[in-house]
Amino acid sequence: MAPHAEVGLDFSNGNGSATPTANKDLFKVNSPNVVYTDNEIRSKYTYRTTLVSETADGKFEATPKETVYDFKVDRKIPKTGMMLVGWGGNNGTTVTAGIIANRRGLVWETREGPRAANYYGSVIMGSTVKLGTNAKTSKDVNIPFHDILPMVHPNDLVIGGWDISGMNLAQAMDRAAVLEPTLKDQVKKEMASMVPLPSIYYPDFIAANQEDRADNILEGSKACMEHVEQIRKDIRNFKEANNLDKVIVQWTANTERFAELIPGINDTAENLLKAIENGHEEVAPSTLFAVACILEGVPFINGSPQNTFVPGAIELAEKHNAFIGGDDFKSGQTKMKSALVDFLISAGIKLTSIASYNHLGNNDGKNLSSQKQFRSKEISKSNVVDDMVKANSILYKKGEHPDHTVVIKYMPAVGDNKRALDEYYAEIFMGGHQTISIFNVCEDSLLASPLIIDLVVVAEMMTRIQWKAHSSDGATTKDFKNFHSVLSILSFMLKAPLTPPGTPVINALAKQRSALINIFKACVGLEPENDMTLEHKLF
Ligand SMILES: NC(=O)c1ccc[n+]([C@@H]2O[C@H](COP(=O)([O-])OP(=O)(O)OC[C@H]3O[C@@H](n4cnc5c(N)ncnc54)[C@H](O)[C@@H]3O)[C@@H](O)[C@H]2O)c1
Ligand SMILES: O=P([O-])([O-])O[C@@H]1[C@@H](O)[C@H](O)[C@@H](O)[C@H](O)[C@@H]1O
Repeated sequence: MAPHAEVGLDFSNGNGSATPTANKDLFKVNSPNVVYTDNEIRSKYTYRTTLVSETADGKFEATPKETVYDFKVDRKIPKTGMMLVGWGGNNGTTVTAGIIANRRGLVWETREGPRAANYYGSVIMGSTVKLGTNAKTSKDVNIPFHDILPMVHPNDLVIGGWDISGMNLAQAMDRAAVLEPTLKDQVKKEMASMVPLPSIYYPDFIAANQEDRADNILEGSKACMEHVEQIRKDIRNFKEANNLDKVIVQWTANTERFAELIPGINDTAENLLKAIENGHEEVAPSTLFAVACILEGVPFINGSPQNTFVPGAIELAEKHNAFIGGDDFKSGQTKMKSALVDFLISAGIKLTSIASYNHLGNNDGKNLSSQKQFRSKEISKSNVVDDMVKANSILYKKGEHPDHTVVIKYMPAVGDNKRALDEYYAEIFMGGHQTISIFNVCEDSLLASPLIIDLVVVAEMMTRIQWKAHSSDGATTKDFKNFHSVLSILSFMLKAPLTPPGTPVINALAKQRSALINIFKACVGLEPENDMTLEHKLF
């Protein structure tokens, strides 16, 4: 291993990839508030916020508030399975091949020369976080995000899943046309042995143009408890066959149309279960999978934009203390949008319009060429600016917001290499304007696959973190609890972050990453990163 540089640790391992070597304990926290045992990390953390109240004369009073939490982290890294709904799709085949390639340290020839397996684009595996400053030199010490807590390594994930298409993963990888032949040749034998389980197919929920793939489906074309029980059985069988401790399920199947929210049908947990028993046509396959996972106690994440988590599904998750997360992977065009809008508005520049066009030629684009499925995506791609706009009452009057248009066109010729063309138009000082025009070629599945990994790794980590709060008199609540069922901590990877009912949706990319990092740092008793660097200013 190359010597550790002061500013960061050098993780290059000689083949040009920056894949850090998984290190059981890269650091230990030296604090009376943090206790390590063989099985757990226990920390006492003071959470500092500011409560603001309005005064009679319309001003504000700001009162600092401290809440002390105990966190408990299970240090045992479980043998974990990742089951993908839509496993035979572009994302499913690409993430599977990518993990195999990383596990085996593959190198393959391309026109630009040899390329080595890596996890670029994964915030967990490809980014670093500031642990602190060097006690002697005061320089920043940055470590791999993956090492902040005892997380599963993606190389160790056991992968399975379902698809309405029965193609084995090698054939499906060819159909996806995402990866270089020289890489595919090295993984195709292993992938040919992977065959998706038959899945639930209710034709009305995805584009009619998907019907020719549907040769691997369960009997029945609308919701029923038999489908729920079959998915639960599939999960149990997969877990047993692979001797797994944990399974995480993700939806990376086609985008469904929105399900109508109907009182008495999907508004409560009880009504949703009844609707499934009665075969109600408004219960989508993705909601069936969510219900099956909740009942099986397996985290379920929705990587697509449809409203899988109808109110009844959220209530069911809360009742069963099960984890859910979503919606819609935030891969290229929208990730850029959430960063750019944050930069413009937080710089006091009045963004007045966003024209967000793209064309792509993969099967996802084909499915989205159908209006009802496009509408699901249009919503998730449009709402991503709302929180940033609402937070700036100087630039925007109440209810005022930038014009925002989303266009997606299906152009088979470009395949998975989506062309995103965006124009951001803004008002600047004294009547001026700023026009930002972006041409962004997103190789969609190569951008989305690392997010699938991050979502699984973070969701699994959350199953091993519990908390309890100290009341003002110092007593603590009796037992440790899980985080709320709706994992809003996953928002950095998602376009339309699902949050616990009644809580705010944060889309600003920097805030999302900061929340993820600082919650994980709190679990080992470390202060949130505040970038004040007073040590470099007050001397
Ligand atoms: N790749 C990206 O950049 C990106 C970003 C955000 C969201 N997404 C979403 O991820 C999903 C997958 O994207 P993709 O490019 O892999 O699409 P894809 O069309 O290549 O793959 C989807 C797969 O799901 C299968 N499928 C459809 N209905 C199913 C069901 N009920 N059960 C099981 N399998 C089913 C299809 O046969 C197909 O193999 C899409 O909904 C897309 O909108 C993708
Ligand atoms: O790049 P991004 O905005 O995150 O999102 C992508 C869209 O631009 C694309 O049109 C769609 O087909 C993909 O599923 C994905 O949603």
